[in-house]
Amino acid sequence: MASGKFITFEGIDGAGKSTHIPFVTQLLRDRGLTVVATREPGGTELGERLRELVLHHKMHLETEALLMFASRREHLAQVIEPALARGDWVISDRFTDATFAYQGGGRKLALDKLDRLEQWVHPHLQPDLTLLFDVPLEVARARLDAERTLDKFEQEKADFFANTRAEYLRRAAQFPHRFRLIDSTRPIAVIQEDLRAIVAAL
Ligand SMILES: Nc1ncnc2c1ncn2[C@@H]1O[C@H](COP(=O)(O)OP(=O)(O)OP(=O)(O)O)[C@@H](O)[C@H]1O
Ligand SMILES: Cc1cn([C@H]2C[C@H](O)[C@@H](COP(=O)(O)O)O2)c(=O)[nH]c1=O
Repeated sequence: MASGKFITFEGIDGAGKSTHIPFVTQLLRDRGLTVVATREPGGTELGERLRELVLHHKMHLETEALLMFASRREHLAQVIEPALARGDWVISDRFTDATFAYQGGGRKLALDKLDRLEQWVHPHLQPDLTLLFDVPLEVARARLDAERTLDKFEQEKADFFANTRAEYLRRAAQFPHRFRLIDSTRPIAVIQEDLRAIVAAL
């Protein structure tokens, strides 16, 4: 059986991930591949309930990180691992890099604690490809403000997003074999050409 791949979309809020997920999903489906598109936190019934809690309720910062990994554990067991075992492709709007960026970079939790949680929850699985949509904070903020009511993370200050973005970029440099940095300040059609080339190279 052909083996599926695991692709994750990352970036600070408003960077443009969700805009491009349907496009990449369709590119893969046009090639005859079965694609499961999902998201974190969420992706399962329990995960969506945890999402509601972490996005809208104040809590201890370590509780927040633990809930992200709790949602992920369920997501892996119910959605991601079975799909990959079937040979399907999985596209996830965020995964563990988001915990390092937001809880590690933004919230300043110790990265070695997050490393230990990652080792516990998915010691052997990493994305095959991580698309990091990168924009300056002001661009992301302007896009969000135009859009809708902001959740707990989206209401954070510029400092939080500067640290979150910096941690994403640090991880992209640390894991160059799976990260592709997408300059998301460009027009959507131009970004889609990049994505087309990246998918073709897979
Ligand atoms: N390259 C772009 N140029 C101009 N506007 C864009 C671009 N990419 C996305 N947008 C717009 O920016 C807004 C935020 O985009 P999107 O929802 O894709 O971001 P996101 O990274 O998924 O954010 P979040 O993580 O908060 O869901 C949308 O209104 C979208 O249409
Ligand atoms: C997986 C994950 C997510 N977050 C944050 C990042 C976003 O602000 C929200 C998810 O909302 P989205 O707009 O649908 O991407 O949750 C986080 O802080 N840590 C994580 O591990």
